[in-house]
Amino acid sequence: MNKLSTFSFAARIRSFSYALSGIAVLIKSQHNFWIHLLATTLVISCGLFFQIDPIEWCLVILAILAVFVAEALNTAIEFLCDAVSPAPHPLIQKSKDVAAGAVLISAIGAIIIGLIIFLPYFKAYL
Ligand SMILES: Nc1ncnc2c1ncn2[C@@H]1O[C@H](COP(=O)(O)OP(=O)(O)OP(=O)(O)O)[C@@H](O)[C@H]1O
Repeated sequence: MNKLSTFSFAARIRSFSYALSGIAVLIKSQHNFWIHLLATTLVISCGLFFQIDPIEWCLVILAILAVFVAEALNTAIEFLCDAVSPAPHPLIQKSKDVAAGAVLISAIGAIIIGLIIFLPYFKAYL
C-alpha cells in the first residue's frame, strides 16, 4: 500500500494523463470498441434527429457508458490475464469469458433501452 503523500496538482494531472492514455490504448487495440463507437454515433444521431427529451438522453448516455465501462474493464482483465498467464490455463479462460460476458450483458441492456426509447419515435415517424 502507498504511504499517504502530500497533495500535488502535478501528480493529479499526471494521473489524469495515465487515464487518458488508457483510453487511447482501448481505442487503438480493441476492435469491439470501434463497434461500440459506431453504435454510439448512430444512437446519438437518432437522438438528435428525433429530439428525445432530457430524461431519455440521460438513459441513453447511461446505457452507452455502461457498455464503454464494461469494455474497458474487460480489456484491462484481458491484459492482466495475458501478463499473468500467457500459457493456456482454465481459470484464465473463465476469467476472460466472464469479463466478456459482462460486456455482452451491458450491450443487451443498452439495446433494450434503445428499443424502448426509439421504437415509439420510429413508429410515429413511419
Ligand atoms: N491464456 C489462456 N488460457 C485459457 N484460455 C484462454 C487464454 N487466452 C484466451 N483464452 C480463451 O480463448 C477464447 C478466445 O480468446 P480471445 O482472447 O481470442 O477472445 P476474443 O474475444 O475472440 O478475442 P478479441 O479480444 O481479439 O476479440 C476465449 O474463450 C478465452 O477465454
